[in-house]
Amino acid sequence: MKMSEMWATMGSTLASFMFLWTIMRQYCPYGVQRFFEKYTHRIMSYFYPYIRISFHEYMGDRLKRSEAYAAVEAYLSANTSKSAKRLKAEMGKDSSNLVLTMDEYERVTDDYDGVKVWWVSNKVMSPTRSPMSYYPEQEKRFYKLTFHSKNRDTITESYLKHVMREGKEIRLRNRQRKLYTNSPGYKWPSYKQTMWSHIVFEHPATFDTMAMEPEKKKEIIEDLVTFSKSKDFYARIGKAWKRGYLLYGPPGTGKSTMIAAMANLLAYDVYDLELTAVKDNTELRKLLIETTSKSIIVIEDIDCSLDLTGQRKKKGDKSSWDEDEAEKDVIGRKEAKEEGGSSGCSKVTLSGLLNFIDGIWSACGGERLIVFTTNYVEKLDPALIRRGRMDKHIQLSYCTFDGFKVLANNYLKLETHPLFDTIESLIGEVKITPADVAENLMPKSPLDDPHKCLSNLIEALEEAAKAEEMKQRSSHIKEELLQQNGSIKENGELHGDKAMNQCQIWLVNDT
Ligand SMILES: Nc1ncnc2c1ncn2[C@@H]1O[C@H](COP(=O)(O)OP(=O)(O)OP(=O)(O)O)[C@@H](O)[C@H]1O
Repeated sequence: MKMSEMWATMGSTLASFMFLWTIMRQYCPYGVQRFFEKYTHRIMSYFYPYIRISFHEYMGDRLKRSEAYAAVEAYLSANTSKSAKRLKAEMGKDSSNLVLTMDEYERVTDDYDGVKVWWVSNKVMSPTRSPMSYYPEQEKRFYKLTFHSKNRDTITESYLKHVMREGKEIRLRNRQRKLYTNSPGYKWPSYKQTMWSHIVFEHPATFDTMAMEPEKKKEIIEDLVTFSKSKDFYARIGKAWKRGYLLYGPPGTGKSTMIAAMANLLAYDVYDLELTAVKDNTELRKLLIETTSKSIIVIEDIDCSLDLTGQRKKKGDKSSWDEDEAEKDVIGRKEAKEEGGSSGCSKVTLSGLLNFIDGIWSACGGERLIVFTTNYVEKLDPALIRRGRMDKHIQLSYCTFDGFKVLANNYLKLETHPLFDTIESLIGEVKITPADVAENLMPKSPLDDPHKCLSNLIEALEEAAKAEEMKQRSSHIKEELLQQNGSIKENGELHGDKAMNQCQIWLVNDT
């Protein structure tokens, strides 16, 4: 047979085959079609040097989306959306940005260690189960991975693991994060599966918007990022992949804000654990076992949540703040917690909490931070905050000029202003919290321009400076009065208002 005849015969055979195939697809029952497809594929596979793997969106009963499909989808949207020509755009979970994924029937290539693979996104319509079925035809989506059979080992042993790992990480990064709370005073019904209730976590704080010294900020960020990448390191040294942070400092210096910034930096969930609402150590254990990895477990105002006052008295420590003010603040916070919590009937003990940190905590999965906050670090039992339990102690303090500049940029979009010099000289002399600075920088009416806001702050700083001066002068007078009476006691039992009262009594007696 001549070459031209051979081509003509082959062409007409193919045309007949295509015609028959089209007729068959239209008129043959679905079962018969599947039968032909199955055997055609088998025959083809003898001559075809490529291997295909499919990742279906739903397996079996369509109840649960396949994890593998979701991981491939995330991997491809991050790695191949630049090379794909037809893309699908969907709103991201936080409704703030568009997520691009390959459109149906699109094909992209990927390169892994010099091995080329092809991904195709596909969908088929599955037939309805019965003509009376309520549901219309269902779309079955799947990704198909094709590679040369000579690369079988590389793909199955290494590339697929890489796709799954990266895909899962991307999904975790993009997931909608949650803020969990153990609702105070709430009784969990027996059918309820979890002891935590949650809402979407959408706090806008980041380290960029935090007012603190740049070097300190950098150090904390590096510490957190190093922790989050240290899975293998922790496994090698045989330690649980956990890290404890103690945040301490006066109210309004940004302890809660920093927790939100940490969660946003690492894309972690936050578990806000209200200890006063936890009945006993057993309940504490159950709550903690339910937490998931990639999370921050927060216990705020730890000094008010556990009864540590007895130990403090024994040690006779001194607060860095005004003693009376501190005492009032602790009592106020304790009362507030008890009102909100289960009326102070919590039997969680210090040893229960320590057991959790050292024992169960280490056994239940990895990648968790635990953060304690306190306004009075001196009141905490050293056992609770020793290194190994609370690995990093971070002091948050009054606003510095560097901190002010961050806030001025956040609130007024100002990097410099003629009034900055006045603020710099005042802020170094007074104790003002970032919360107070922020409040003063906030425009109070639509007419308040940056100049007005900065002037408000200068006024507040001047007032604070005056108050500071008055305080110093009065304590100086008190000291002088005490010395004049020659009765100052070396152990410092008399001080503050008590000393003033005593001086007045002495003065009255003397006269
Ligand atoms: N360092 C900071 N950087 C930026 N904003 C801050 C900072 N500190 C405080 N703020 C502002 O002040 C508000 C109160 O701060 P935050 O609740 O974080 O303080 P806190 O130290 O946790 O106080 P408390 O001890 O009373 O709980 C925040 O909403 C934030 O706007």
